[in-house]
Amino acid sequence: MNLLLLLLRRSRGAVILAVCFGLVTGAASAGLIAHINAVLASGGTLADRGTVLGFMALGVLMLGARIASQLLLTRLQTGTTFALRDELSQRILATPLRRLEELGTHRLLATLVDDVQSVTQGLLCLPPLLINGGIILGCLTWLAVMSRVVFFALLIFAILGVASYLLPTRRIVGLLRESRRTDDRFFRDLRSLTNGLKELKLHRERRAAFLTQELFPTAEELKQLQVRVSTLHTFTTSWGMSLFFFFIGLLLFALPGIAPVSPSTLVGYTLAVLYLQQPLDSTMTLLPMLGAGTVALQHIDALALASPAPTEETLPPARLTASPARIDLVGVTHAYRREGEDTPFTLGPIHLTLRPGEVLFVVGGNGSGKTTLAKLITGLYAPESGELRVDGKPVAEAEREQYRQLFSTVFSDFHLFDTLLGLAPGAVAERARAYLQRLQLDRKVRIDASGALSTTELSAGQRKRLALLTAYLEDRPVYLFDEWAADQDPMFKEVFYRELLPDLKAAGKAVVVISHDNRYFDVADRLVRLDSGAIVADESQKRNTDGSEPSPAASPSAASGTGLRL
Ligand SMILES: Nc1ncnc2c1ncn2[C@@H]1O[C@H](COP(=O)(O)OP(=O)(O)OP(=O)(O)O)[C@@H](O)[C@H]1O
Repeated sequence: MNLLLLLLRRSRGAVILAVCFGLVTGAASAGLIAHINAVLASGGTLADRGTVLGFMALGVLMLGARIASQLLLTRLQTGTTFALRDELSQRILATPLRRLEELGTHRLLATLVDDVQSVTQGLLCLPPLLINGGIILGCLTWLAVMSRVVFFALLIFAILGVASYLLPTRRIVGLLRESRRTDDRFFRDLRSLTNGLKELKLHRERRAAFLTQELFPTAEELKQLQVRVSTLHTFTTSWGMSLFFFFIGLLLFALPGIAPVSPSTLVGYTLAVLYLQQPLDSTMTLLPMLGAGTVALQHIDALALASPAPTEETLPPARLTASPARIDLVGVTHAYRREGEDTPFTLGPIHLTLRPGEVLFVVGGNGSGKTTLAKLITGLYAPESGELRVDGKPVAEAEREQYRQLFSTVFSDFHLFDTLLGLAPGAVAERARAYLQRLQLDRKVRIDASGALSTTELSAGQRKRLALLTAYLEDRPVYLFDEWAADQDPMFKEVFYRELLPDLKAAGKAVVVISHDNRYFDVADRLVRLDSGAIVADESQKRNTDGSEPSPAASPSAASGTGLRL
């Protein structure tokens, strides 16, 4: 998509009106030149009242049309830039998680920061470019009317001139593309810098290697590319400007020897060509910015982000029940395919059922696929094969967004927002206070009337407790915790496994817990063990009728050696 199309998509009427005003500006400019030329050619005898009034009227028309065109396009440009940033954020949120993971946060950030800025600058070039275009067109029309022969000579010269200008300009656009690719690497290095502060500070050799082998070379490469772009641009514009004088030289010294040209035509042409110098100079300066904007727009397209998520009004009528009696994963699979890897990690086919009031533990070694399974259960990954069913009905693609709303989660790489977003603060205030007390955070964190947390600068364990509080307040039918208790102290592990999970179960929630805490596996109603992406054991924890723990022998898996009870 190009920049003009982007503007047109936003407001066709305003763009057309602005182009019309641009053309009027051009016509008025040509009229002014014609007036000046006529007065000069008459030796001053034409400077009567009518000519003066005409000159003033054309001046006012040019000024008015220019301001109108510029204002219209500038407003449109500002609106489009902000709309583009909003739309990009929405598109990122609508894009499947797996695609975003493949792109990497550094590329998304580079797009949100750099591409949007380049598009903004490119759009900023459009108003003056369109006005310049109007002026150039107006002057050329007047020149064609004044003398066909000279105009023909000008046309040939202009074609050669534009061709000699466009050739290096193509190279400039190529360099801009290369620079944009390097920019992605630069953002990746910047992310390593900010995320790896501790590791870089603590290890001098690593820090030196990071700076000299990664950050600085990428920055240097970027700098070199930018220097080459600006050098080429300087040569190109200077060459373009010298062409004017070349043409005026030809006009004054060569043309009269080839074809009969009147002195007034020569004066008129010289005047017009000198007048055209300013808009053409500004056009040549703006074109590389337009090129950079177009490259940025192509880069945004290449990310293949999804269309913005459907709004509530456009969503299909809710078919999924808000409190399902069961959720089934029927033969679902997911594979991570990476370039140069012959055997991708594949999870599944997984057959699993979640039921209200049941606590399901997912256990297994590192890399066995627990988090991947969690992403499939919660609908963050679409199954590559198999299907998800809610109360026996398959979840269609269009229902996946609704399906995800069934879950409250705390993933191990959760993000803690500093406000209770999406939860009516007034309605949850009482419960929030109670949970803060229960999670022993009431002395650390306060929640104000707008739902803003007084701080999120807490220990890792405390932050996780705050994330748990948010999940509790969401009050959804299914809860999923990915190694929630991993950095809690023993007392809070006890509270989590022995009090909080049973509470959720008693409240009729389906609870999925990814855990390495084998001391608490008895809390599970069912325990699923993963190994290398496959379920190798799926057992109900049989409780004795008096509620006491089952003996290891009671568990078939223990007997068979799969070691559910460990
Ligand atoms: N975003 C990803 N891209 C490519 N491969 C991935 C990605 N995430 C995980 N994997 C691979 O998938 C496999 C399973 O990872 P997963 O995170 O599901 O395991 P896990 O059981 O949760 O491990 P852990 O106990 O260490 O958290 C691993 O081999 C890992 O390398």
